[in-house]
Amino acid sequence: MSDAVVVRTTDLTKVFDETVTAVDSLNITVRENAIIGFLGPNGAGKTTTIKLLLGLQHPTSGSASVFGMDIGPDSLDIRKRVGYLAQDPRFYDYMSARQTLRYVCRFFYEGPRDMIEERINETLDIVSLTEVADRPIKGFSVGERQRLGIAQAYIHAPDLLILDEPAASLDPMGRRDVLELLMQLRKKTTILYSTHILSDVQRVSDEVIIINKGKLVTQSNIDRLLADKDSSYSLVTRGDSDVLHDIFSAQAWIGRVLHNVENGQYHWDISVKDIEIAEGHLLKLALTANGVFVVDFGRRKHHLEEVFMNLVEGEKSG
Ligand SMILES: Nc1ncnc2c1ncn2[C@@H]1O[C@H](COP(=O)(O)OP(=O)(O)OP(=O)(O)O)[C@@H](O)[C@H]1O
Repeated sequence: MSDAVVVRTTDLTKVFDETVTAVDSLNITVRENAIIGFLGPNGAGKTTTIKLLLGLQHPTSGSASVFGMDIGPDSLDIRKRVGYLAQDPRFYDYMSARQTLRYVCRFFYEGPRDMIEERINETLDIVSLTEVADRPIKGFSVGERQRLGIAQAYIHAPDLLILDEPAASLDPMGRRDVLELLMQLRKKTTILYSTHILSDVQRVSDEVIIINKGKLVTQSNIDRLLADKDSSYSLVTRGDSDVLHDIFSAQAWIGRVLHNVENGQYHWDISVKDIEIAEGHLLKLALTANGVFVVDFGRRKHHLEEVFMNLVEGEKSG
């Protein structure tokens, strides 16, 4: 990722019908060569934000720039440098994938005309549609349609790809193909994509932007977001384990101690305030307690899903 800013929004706001605030004073930044997961619950304002960036809708107030150009007056120039996959891409079903890409090239491809067929072949190859390139789209699987959608967004070699739910409604294999494709494309372009599938985001993105009710909840590097939360341990014991509760609670470096008992095994969730002390002492405390047998011990790995839920739920109650 470089420091060059590709997208910047400043207090971007969109109100529909004077009553629905879909995007509310949003400030986000997308840097060059980043791959960013754009997250939020249903109705959070992701699609509206994307449409504002593309000039397909107009802000009620605030502003945004893409490649330093204003989304209002410069939207046509912005579109030349951006590839966009809509949430529900539509195609002419009687056309083949190759004909569809030729058709899109008429609008967006600005390179030499004699290079068009080469560019189409190259793009079909990237999205693994070469073999079905000349069949009508109406026979395409959902995964093939989605990859064609990405191909039509990418055909003019855009500097920024904006994909609205590229992996929605795909089976695990289709999702894997799309994720692999994104990883490949990110070497050549910046990618902002919205999704509900948090495990995918954790696998392929460097950053996340989370919004809720049109407002920014957080924009953060994923590792940092997860590391901040990564201070709890899981421990499984059997034997006279009740005693551990008092032992753990007596330590100043231990915070919350939770446990439940299943089939005679105690499953502990212990959050710690000082990881260094915990690394040296926590397991020892359990091992040296009378009548307690340790079955399993480890640092709890946090998943984006959990962090996302906490952040969005926190907003609700806050
Ligand atoms: N054209 C419109 N007219 C009125 N309200 C709209 C319009 N477009 C969106 N909204 C409202 O704005 C809010 C944000 O919608 P948006 O589609 O941007 O959310 P989203 O995060 O993309 O949701 P999802 O994940 O369900 O696709 C919703 O309350 C929606 O009903």
